[in-house]
Amino acid sequence: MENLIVKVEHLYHRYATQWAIEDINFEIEENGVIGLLGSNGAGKSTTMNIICGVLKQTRGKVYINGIDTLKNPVAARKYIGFLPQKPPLYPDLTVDEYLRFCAEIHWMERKKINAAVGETEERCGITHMKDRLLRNLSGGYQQRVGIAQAILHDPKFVVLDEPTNGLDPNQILEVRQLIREIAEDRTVMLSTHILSEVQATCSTIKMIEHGRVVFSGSVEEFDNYIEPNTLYAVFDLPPLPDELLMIAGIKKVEMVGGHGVRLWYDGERDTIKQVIRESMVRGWEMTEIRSEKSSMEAVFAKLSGK
Ligand SMILES: Nc1ncnc2c1ncn2[C@@H]1O[C@H](COP(=O)(O)OP(=O)(O)OP(=O)(O)O)[C@@H](O)[C@H]1O
Repeated sequence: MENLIVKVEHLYHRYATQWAIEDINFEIEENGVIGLLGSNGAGKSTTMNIICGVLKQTRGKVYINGIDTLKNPVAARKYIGFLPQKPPLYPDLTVDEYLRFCAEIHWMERKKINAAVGETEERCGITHMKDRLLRNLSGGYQQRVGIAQAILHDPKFVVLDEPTNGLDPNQILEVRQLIREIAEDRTVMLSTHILSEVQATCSTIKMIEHGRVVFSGSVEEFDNYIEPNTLYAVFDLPPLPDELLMIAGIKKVEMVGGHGVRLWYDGERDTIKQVIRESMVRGWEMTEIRSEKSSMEAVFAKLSGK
């Protein structure tokens, strides 16, 4: 428990009429970016709000750095930075005034505030905007300020609820880059319903559907979760399925149209070479071969439907 940044145990939450999350369990011990993936209404915000102490769970435990968030919320919050889905910005404050205000809310020592605000502005690329009113910033810069308030007190664990939502493509790239940078020396958990977001930014994924965790693992494992790797090959003189099944590593063969063949294989890179070699030796006249992986979208759809 000592080394765990986050531990979530049998977490449940019920709003007035429905359970939003049921029996969520996970542990996080590494730095990097963790994606909390799920379709709209899956329970991502509810989970994040509880972890960050802005919503009280119906049942279950959350430990941040070993501290029970129900028993000792103030101590736990020192280790957490949170950017909710709607950034809590005050439009009539300048960037500088707002970040100073946030530093005070975090009970930061007065003598440390100047340096912390300056360093955070620098890190988030908003130093040149520090005297601007928040209301006059673009969406991308407002999001940077939102991220700045989340990392100002140097927390070990940063939670970002849909951080690129509503941004234009350039702003998305910039905010993603910033997220990767701040994750170099801390753990960042971000929620999204966009698969490409996860691929671009995250090292591991936890997927929530209907209030339950349905997948937890690396992006690559997620990619391969449902379908094993397959090869798709086209031959001018296609072999019989039994001939292909003789090749080491090939587990299943499906003929596609007159010339195409889909081969389920065990993922060994050598299998592709073997198929090419056999085709040449036996005169199958291969014109195409490529490795197919089930797309993230396909995995997402299958897991969502489960
Ligand atoms: N304050 C609330 N009162 C009642 N039901 C709520 C409330 N907030 C969320 N819900 C419901 O709880 C479920 C989970 O919602 P939640 O906002 O956690 O999902 P989400 O994965 O974050 O979705 P989104 O990406 O749309 O924000 C949904 O069915 C939602 O309608």
